[in-house]
Amino acid sequence: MNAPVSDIVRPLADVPFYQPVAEECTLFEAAWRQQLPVLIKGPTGCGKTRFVAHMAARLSLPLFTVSCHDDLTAADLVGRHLIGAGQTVWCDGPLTRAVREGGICYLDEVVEARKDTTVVLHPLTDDRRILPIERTGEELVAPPGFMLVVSYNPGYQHVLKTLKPSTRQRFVALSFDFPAPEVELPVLMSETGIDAGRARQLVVLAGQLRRLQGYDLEESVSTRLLVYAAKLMMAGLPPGLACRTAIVEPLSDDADTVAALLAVVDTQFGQG
Ligand SMILES: Nc1ncnc2c1ncn2[C@@H]1O[C@H](COP(=O)(O)OP(=O)(O)OP(=O)(O)O)[C@@H](O)[C@H]1O
Repeated sequence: MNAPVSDIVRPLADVPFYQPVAEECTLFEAAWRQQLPVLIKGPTGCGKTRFVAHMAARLSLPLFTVSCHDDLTAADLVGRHLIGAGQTVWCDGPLTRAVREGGICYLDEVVEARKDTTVVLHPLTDDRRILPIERTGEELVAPPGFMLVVSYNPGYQHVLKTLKPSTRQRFVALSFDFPAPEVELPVLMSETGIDAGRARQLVVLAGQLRRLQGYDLEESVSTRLLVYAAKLMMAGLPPGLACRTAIVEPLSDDADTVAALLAVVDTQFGQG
């Protein structure tokens, strides 16, 4: 049986800052204790990666993060033979390391990965919890600490990629979104040191921008971009310029959309 989580939880001072939104920390911990893999869905920059880093540190688990892309194969996850000095040496990939060390393997944007990755992910994410390594002939049984966490952004509508039901239904799922103002405010203050007044203005601005409709916006302003804007302000830039550089320009290339976003920024910060 696993050690009770409460016995191994680290003091919060030692873990990356994460402001909880709801019950996600409790749910994650419960999933880990029950050896269930977790799927996190949500828009870019809303705190998914920070959440996983926070939970890994809290549970004292090593974390192996992989940013998936359309060339990522099963071998990139599991490992490969490398040739050096006339010898062939086996080199574990991040998934194999996480299994051997009993840690968390976090696959960011998992829908991007090649389809052959399901061959290794499926037996690891059902009750077998095994990782077959074809090249070495090994079959690793995942220790209790091992956990697979994957994320994807269901909002990317132009991307037709999605997870097959047989993959999705191996995970318990947490749905993330941009945090509510009462969560986003302390995030901005804690991440950047900005004062409450300015942080509140940024959060109000975010609300206005997120409600804008009818423009060429695939996704609206993320918490990450708000953090960038606050950082530029902390570096001494006028708020209007900070918001243009950190929020408006990254969001769109379309002149009408940029003008509309800038008009909203002006209502909050003036032309500065
Ligand atoms: N709840 C939160 N607590 C603390 N920081 C947060 C929170 N939500 C967002 N952030 C801040 O937003 C930034 C972006 O979050 P993060 O990198 O976790 O996004 P993400 O959802 O993983 O994005 P992507 O899908 O693009 O990888 C973090 O670096 C952190 O500064």
